[in-house]
Amino acid sequence: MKLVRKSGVLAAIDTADLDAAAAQAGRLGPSVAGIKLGLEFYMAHGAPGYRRIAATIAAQKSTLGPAPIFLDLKFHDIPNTVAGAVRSVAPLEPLILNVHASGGKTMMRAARDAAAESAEKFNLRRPKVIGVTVLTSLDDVDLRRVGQAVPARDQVLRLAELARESELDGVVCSPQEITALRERLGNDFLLVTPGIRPDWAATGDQKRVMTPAEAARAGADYLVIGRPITADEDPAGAAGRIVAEIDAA
Ligand SMILES: O=C(O)c1cc(=O)[nH]c(=O)n1[C@@H]1O[C@H](COP(=O)(O)O)[C@@H](O)[C@H]1O
Repeated sequence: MKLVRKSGVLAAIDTADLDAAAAQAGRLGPSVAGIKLGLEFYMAHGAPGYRRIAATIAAQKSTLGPAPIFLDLKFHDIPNTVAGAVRSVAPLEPLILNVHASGGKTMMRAARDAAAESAEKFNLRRPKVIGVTVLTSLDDVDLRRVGQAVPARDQVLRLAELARESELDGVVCSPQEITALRERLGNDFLLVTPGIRPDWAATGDQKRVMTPAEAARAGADYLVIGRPITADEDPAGAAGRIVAEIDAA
């Protein structure tokens, strides 16, 4: 039996303008699977800003339970500090949280345990904790410049295996690594892929990219897509075109 996986779009709202972020979340909510909030937004508005966006999405989706938000803060520190950071954001009940997989196994385990313990203690949804492998803005030349001789694809596989050994729920990778990761780690491991560029969008600072259709066909669980949606003059229309491309794939 062929596995049919439906890839969801997480729209990355990267802005420090709270009203603009709330307006975009409201407009995009109905057409996408969820919203991604990252460093630019969270450094400016923190937990209160997060709650405002979550309330906007909840009003739009009229579904029960916490809003589908990927809180992308890419924690990277010693295990004790990362565990504390996870505990600090757990009350927000994000759908997904991430840490850098290169922080190592003990750190990833500490993040996972802190998420599970907080959820249990306060009776909250446990966020899925995933590991960032190799940033999609880096290619093999960039990696060699920072002293890493291993090609991006091999490094992604290595860090994804480490993330699974650490009992994380999945990884952030580029869509170019999905096929290799599915072969190595199977279907029961969350693959979240930024580095998505429709044919009609500028690549910008992303290097390891694929189109939405290619990433969906390869088997991504979530496609994280920012500027192709948010920089479009009609963001909801751009999101709609992308979702249609995925559905057709
Ligand atoms: O963890 C992430 O979300 C992430 C990891 C990665 O390797 N590459 C990457 O682009 N991201 C995030 O995904 C989003 C991509 O945005 P666009 O390049 O505008 O589509 C940004 O918010 C990045 O911070």
